[in-house]
Amino acid sequence: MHDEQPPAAVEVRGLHVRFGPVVAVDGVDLVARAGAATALLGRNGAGKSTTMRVLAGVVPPTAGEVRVAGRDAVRDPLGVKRAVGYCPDVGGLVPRATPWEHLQLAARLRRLRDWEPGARDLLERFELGDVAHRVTSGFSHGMSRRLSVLLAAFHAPDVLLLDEPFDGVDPVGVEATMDVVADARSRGATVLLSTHLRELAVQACGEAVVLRGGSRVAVLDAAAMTGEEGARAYRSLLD
Ligand SMILES: Nc1ncnc2c1ncn2[C@@H]1O[C@H](COP(=O)(O)OP(=O)(O)OP(=O)(O)O)[C@@H](O)[C@H]1O
Repeated sequence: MHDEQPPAAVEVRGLHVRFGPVVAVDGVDLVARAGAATALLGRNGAGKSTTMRVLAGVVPPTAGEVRVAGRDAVRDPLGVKRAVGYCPDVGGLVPRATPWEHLQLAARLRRLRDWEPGARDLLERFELGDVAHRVTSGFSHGMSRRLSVLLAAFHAPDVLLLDEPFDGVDPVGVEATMDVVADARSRGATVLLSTHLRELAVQACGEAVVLRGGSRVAVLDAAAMTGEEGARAYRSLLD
């Protein structure tokens, strides 16, 4: 039979992650296809960031199968790191470097050519053009978040991983992030986005995976989470 669905860029089966005695992820399955955006939702400590770190190739799975952009996260974590654009939930910026220096470094590491016009455009879209040559140590939380999203998207990765991209971000930053998600989808990339903000998740993503205590408790169409009824349905999944 002919498979009409776009290829799966992210395939996770039976993912477990332990940190000593702590079970952070306890048997998560996840499939995300080319051109799709999926929200990861759940309460504090549900396992969202740990799942994202595994998908980014920065935390190894304790057990399970994880393929990202055709690479195996256990056997080829470096290949996974190269294929994704990852905005971590915290950190990731060099305090003594400017946004432009971050972009220069990323371009050099990834051997990008003619990257400057695209970089300038992104800086303008995220309203970071005026501070492009200021060190990031003085940045506000929201400015740092905006720069982290911008850097994740900069090299047009096959898989874009945004962990809490809206946290503390103003409406301009939210809009720029929505644009980056839409652009990624339209060029056939896959987006995973973790957030506590249900309404923004619904706006950005077609589907939501709800985690609780390290396990997947639901996969929902974003449409099923809209309005008051959607809010109630979502809330009932959290506890
Ligand atoms: N490096 C670590 N060492 C020990 N425990 C960890 C580590 N990282 C995560 N955990 C634990 O794993 C569990 C899941 O954490 P995780 O950060 O993945 O949750 P989250 O859903 O992203 O939460 P939040 O919404 O608060 O960001 C928590 O109990 C957390 O304390």
